[in-house]
Amino acid sequence: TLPGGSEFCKLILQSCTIFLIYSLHPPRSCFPETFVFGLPTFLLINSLSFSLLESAVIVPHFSMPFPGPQFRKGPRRPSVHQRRHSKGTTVKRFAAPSPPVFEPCTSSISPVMEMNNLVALANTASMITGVGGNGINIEDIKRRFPAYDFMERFFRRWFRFDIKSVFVISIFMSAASSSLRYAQSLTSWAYWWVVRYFTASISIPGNDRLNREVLNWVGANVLAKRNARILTANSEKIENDAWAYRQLMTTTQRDDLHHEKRIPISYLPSFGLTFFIHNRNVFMIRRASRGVGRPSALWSVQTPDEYAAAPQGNEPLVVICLGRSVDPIKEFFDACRNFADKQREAYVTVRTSRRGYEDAWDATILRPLRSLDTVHFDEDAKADLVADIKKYLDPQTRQFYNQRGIPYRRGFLLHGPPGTGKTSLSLALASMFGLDLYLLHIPSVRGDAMLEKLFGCLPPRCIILLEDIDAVGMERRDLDASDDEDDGDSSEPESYQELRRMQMRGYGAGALTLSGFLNVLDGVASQEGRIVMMTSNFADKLDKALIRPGRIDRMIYMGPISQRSCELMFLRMFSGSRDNKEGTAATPSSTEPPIPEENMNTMALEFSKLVPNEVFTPAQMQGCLLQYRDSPYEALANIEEWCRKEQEEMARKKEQEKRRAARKKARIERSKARRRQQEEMYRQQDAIYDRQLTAAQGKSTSAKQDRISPKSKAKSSAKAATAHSKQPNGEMRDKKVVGTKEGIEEEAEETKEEIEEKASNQNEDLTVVADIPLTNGNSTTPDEMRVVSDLDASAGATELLD
Ligand SMILES: Nc1ncnc2c1ncn2[C@@H]1O[C@H](COP(=O)(O)OP(=O)(O)OP(=O)(O)O)[C@@H](O)[C@H]1O
Repeated sequence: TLPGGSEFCKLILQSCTIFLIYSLHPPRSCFPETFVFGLPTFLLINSLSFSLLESAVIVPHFSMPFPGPQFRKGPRRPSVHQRRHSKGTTVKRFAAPSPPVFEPCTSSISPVMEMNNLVALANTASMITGVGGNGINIEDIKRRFPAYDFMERFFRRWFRFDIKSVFVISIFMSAASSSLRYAQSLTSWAYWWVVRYFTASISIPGNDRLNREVLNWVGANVLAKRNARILTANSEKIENDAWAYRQLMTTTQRDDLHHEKRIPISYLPSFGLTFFIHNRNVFMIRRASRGVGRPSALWSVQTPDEYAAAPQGNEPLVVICLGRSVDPIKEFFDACRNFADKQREAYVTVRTSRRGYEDAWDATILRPLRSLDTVHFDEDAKADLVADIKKYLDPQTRQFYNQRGIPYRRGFLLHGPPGTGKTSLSLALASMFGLDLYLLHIPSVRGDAMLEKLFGCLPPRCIILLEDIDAVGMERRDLDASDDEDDGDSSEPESYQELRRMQMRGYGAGALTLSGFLNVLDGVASQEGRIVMMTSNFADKLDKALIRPGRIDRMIYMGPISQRSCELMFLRMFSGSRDNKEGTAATPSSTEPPIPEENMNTMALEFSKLVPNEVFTPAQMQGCLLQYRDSPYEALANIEEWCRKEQEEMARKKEQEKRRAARKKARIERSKARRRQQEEMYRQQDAIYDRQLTAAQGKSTSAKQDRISPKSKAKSSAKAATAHSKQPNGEMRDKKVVGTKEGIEEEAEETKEEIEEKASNQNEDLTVVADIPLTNGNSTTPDEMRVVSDLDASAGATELLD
């Protein structure tokens, strides 16, 4: 029981103050320290509360259970006088005091006893927890602080405050907080003891695919059903498989109007523990953070991670199961994988290396399955390829390879012009054989080490698609080319030249060497069992070492579209879905009535006959059909016109490319001629100097010195001029070092041509009206200025020598 409202308030205030003092100090600070620092604060608040509450009693009145029966003075026995008086006898003036009677009591005990109990309790607690050594009592304090009595009297008199209460409460609070900590560590120890001896656990690294599959399972089967309160949401880019799968699920479930505009939000488990029951086993999944929560300075409590940050998707997982066997966890993993496979049934998983995480396959794209029928190329080649892969994937084939010591690998090269279906074929094969497709764009690989790591992470059965392998060893080829400029193949297509230019600027596969690439393909450390599909637009440029059997076992040419393929593509584009009634074909979005299948076949045949055989790429043809996708009649009516225009455009581009190639060839020729001329000039000059030197040999040493010095100077400046005009790609730049006038005129001519070409590219009627004033020496462009200064240098040198 508490004696009164004011006392209760005071008690609360006092407790709060002491708690505050404890919070501001280290948890295990010793009692005197807390006392010294906390006393002024305590006194201030206490006197404030005192004056506010106008109370004289400071000692708190705790109601504490007292061990054993307690007694207090009972009601007095009636005195003799009272007894007599009640009986009508004489009344005595002074009654003898009667002995006190003690009765069992349940009410509160006296403040002194209360205080003693508190001190005893605090001492016990401090002895257990080690705070305050062997316990502190008031007598101890009196002994340690000689001024204690004085202080006590002082405070009692002037502040009407019992200093003992501070000691007692301080000891109590100190003991209480330490006991709490002790209990906390005891609980955590007990928890980990139980975890260690009564549970089994398996941890999964953050970048492992299983990690995502488990999360995905939990997201779909536990969190969705349970109304979980702590989740992680994502509506941005697809971080990993788990997000991808969840998005897949939510996408199919959503039917709102914003479906196309907004990426659905995905919900997954957050950090911390998630409990669930699977196959009558209790599971806990812990998604560990990487130490995002920071301990708070004031309360020394760690902010739970789920309130401090969101998972990035690469946090490790620990799956814990109640029991002493890991078998249930293994079964659970199987269930997660089956679930993931089921979700992926209608999709093929394409994995690419993630930006910033170059050594791991992380970005996952789920593409709808692509049927092999939708990739049109030579039917026999297609059948052969399918049979080949089927045979390779047969488990007996592996055995056959192993028994005979043949590395179990298979490599295919798909080559041909761009847009002929090389990537599409790889996707269709992955769909057909239920394999994941690992896609790597070779020009963006930064080096052998990265390629090695990526290959090392491949699963045993998959298709790896290496795109544009002609970029491999580009550096070597470039060096060769610069050594011998005759090799500068002016007829190579522009895209290849662009690739080379990129190489020069330091992009892409600069550090990816041919030997590194070959090593990854069939070195000792290379993975076995996977199918390597490589694509190239320039198979003839590939190194012989790369295309030898064992590395590339089969080369498949994907060329321009044949008439038969055109027919099939037409049918694919305009025939209805498989759900339609047999015998009819529907146009996808037109209002036209469905076209009977026979008519459609006839139209397809007609269409294909109007398309020239093997002229256009399948991508071009697909573009044409998409243009008229609402009506097969329109497609048929316009195909001739489309073919004519497309051929004209192709011829124009070809012509342009030819012109550009011829120009480049001429430029190289000119550059060579100039270099030869220059060399000849230097040779003649050297001969003159030598003659002059020989003639001057008889003269004095100083005169000789004077002659040699200008020669060496001239030589070095001439060399500097040559070096300056040499460009980083190893070609001599077309500077007008000799024959200035002709050179400048040539350049003007080229500039004119380029402008005209650009104008014709843009289909603009631009006419070059201004003649560039280049024939006089006062050139205007910075380039020309540099030419002039180069000329000045060599001219100055010659003058000096003369
Ligand atoms: N043989 C084909 N059959 C059906 N469609 C094709 C074929 N070739 C290309 N396409 C279509 O053209 C587009 C481009 O195809 P894809 O990317 O596979 O060509 P690619 O040869 O890999 O091109 P690149 O060499 O530029 O990478 C795709 O939309 C694809 O559907």
